[in-house]
Amino acid sequence: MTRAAVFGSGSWGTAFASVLADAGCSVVLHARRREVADAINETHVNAGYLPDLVLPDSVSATHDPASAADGADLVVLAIPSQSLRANLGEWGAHLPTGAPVVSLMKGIELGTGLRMSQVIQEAGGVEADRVVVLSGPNLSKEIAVRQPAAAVVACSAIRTAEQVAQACATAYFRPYTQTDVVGAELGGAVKNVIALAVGMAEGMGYGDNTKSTIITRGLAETARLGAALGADPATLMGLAGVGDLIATCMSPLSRNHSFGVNLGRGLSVEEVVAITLQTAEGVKSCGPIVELAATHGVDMPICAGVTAVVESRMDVRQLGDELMARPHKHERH
Ligand SMILES: NC(=O)c1ccc[n+]([C@@H]2O[C@H](COP(=O)([O-])OP(=O)(O)OC[C@H]3O[C@@H](n4cnc5c(N)ncnc54)[C@H](O)[C@@H]3O)[C@@H](O)[C@H]2O)c1
Ligand SMILES: O=P(O)(O)OC[C@H](O)CO
Repeated sequence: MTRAAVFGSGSWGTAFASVLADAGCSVVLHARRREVADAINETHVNAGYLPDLVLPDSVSATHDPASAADGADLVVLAIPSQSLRANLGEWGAHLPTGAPVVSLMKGIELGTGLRMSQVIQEAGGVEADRVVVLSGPNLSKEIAVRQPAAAVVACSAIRTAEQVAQACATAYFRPYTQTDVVGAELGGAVKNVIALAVGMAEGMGYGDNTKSTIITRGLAETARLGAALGADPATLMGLAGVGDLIATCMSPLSRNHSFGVNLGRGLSVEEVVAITLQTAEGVKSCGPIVELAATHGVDMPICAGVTAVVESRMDVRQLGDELMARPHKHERH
């Protein structure tokens, strides 16, 4: 039986622990707070994040990173992107050598512009052929109630991707393997920023034409950045690109989408941050994405506008006007 260690007991870490258990793994979930680990062991429920999910018996929890990692055949990381480096610094030394390390995270690091797989290599000392990215249209609340969904499992070493895919495949969760790590990660990170923009439009009262326009032009921005960074364009047309973009931009379950809606309704960034209890990765990743784009000479006007709103340099009502007033051009440019 595969023994999996899942670091991060928030929404996705908890839901994915359940997927792994349903796929036949024995899972240890690491929680930062001892009381969360104790409550999960006593009740089989992570009440703060997914109160309706009763975790299978093969999921247990611990507050101790060393015992979470001990003997793991597979390590899964589901923590906020901006705290990954610090966390690896704290407990990265406990990670077993040789086991695949799977990133469920969808962000870009502030200050470095690095993707999460790069941070895992750099700060965790994990070789590239052991670093795996799992991404796709995977809203945790839907996965937790076992609604059918699919994801991409990407690793430079296809055998490792296949091993991880096998470990998480269930009747309701269908993994597809990939070797395009860059494309899988970019699709996941940029869609959060586009979902913020779509949410803003929705909050301002705009309808489906506007939202569809933002989604499609957002995909064009993602594709341009992907081309500059060496992603396979086909990946961005797949589950980790278009698939996740649609789910996140259209669903009220998305934290990024909801964050944008609240901004569009006129709340300040500080007010929305105060009422957002879970991680909305796009809020911190938009800046690094725009910097990455600038470094590579890529035009990303929606992402740049979202960043200006999030950094309180632009009023949300200005964003649409500015985007609509840009010079007319060929659709493919
Ligand atoms: N929730 C989803 O539907 C979903 C789906 C796919 C991918 N993701 C991605 O998974 C990652 C985790 O998201 P989530 O939804 O589980 O977030 P979450 O906010 O639900 O949970 C985050 C977890 O990290 C912990 N945490 C917070 N700050 C921390 C710190 N400084 N150090 C260590 N741990 C810390 C929290 O206690 C919590 O257990 C994100 O990158 C997100 O984009 C989420
Ligand atoms: O709730 P969000 O906005 O972080 O989106 C969740 C997932 O990434 C959807 O695939």
